Amino acid sequence: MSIRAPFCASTPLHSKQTTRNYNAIGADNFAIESQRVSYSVKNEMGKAIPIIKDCSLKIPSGQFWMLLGPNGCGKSTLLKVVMPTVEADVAFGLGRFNLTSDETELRVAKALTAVGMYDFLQRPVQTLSGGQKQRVAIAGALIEECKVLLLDELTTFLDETDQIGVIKAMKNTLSSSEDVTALWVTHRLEELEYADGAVYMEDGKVVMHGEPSIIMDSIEARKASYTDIINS
Ligand SMILES: Nc1ncnc2c1ncn2[C@@H]1O[C@H](COP(=O)(O)OP(=O)(O)OP(=O)(O)O)[C@@H](O)[C@H]1O
Repeated sequence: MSIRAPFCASTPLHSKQTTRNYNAIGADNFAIESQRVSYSVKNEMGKAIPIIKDCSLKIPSGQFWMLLGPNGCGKSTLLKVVMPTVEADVAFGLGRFNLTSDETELRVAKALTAVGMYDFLQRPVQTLSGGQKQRVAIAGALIEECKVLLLDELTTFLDETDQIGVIKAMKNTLSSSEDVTALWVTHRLEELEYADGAVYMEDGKVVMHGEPSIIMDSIEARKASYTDIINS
């Protein structure tokens, strides 16, 4: 199953019956396509239990379709298998550039390597942790070769490991591409140690601008009011 993106191939369906049905739709541009998708889970004895069995469908672009069926027939599971892989998700933004698939593949690999997510190329995005998803989001921004990244609270809901993983991925990205600049909005003071510089605002004004360590010291000195400000 695939969401339309540069990596999704469109090939004819195998079933005559379904082919007739699709022709009746009269569409030639599909946003979602699955071809003979099967999915099994293993039970505690290690035996494969089939859940999705040879499902083919096509959803025309720009239309509102519904997926129906009795409880437990596999709707939600099929939808999860629809979810784009990391590769397709990152490549999505390249659709408008008219690149060859080799160029697309190269750019995806470069962006995912920069954020330490290349090994997750074929994983559905929804199976990733919060931090991994954020790293994939950064790769998605990088792949368009943006020179300026404006990143708003990317680590807010992450646990400490994911938080540090995302920041390190960002640092790594910036050090491997000299002309990319990032402005990272955060309320987590501990992230300042990874910054080259910082800007501190209060009440709509820039109060301090410069060395992270100096800004950190100054914020620490008035920590109580800072905590009040960010909690208000
Ligand atoms: N990880 C899993 N392990 C074992 N069985 C699973 C797993 N995921 C789904 N199933 C089983 O697969 C079948 C399909 O589940 P799914 O949730 O996709 O159905 P559904 O059509 O969305 O159901 P409903 O309409 O009740 O939401 C169910 O019998 C469910 O118990």
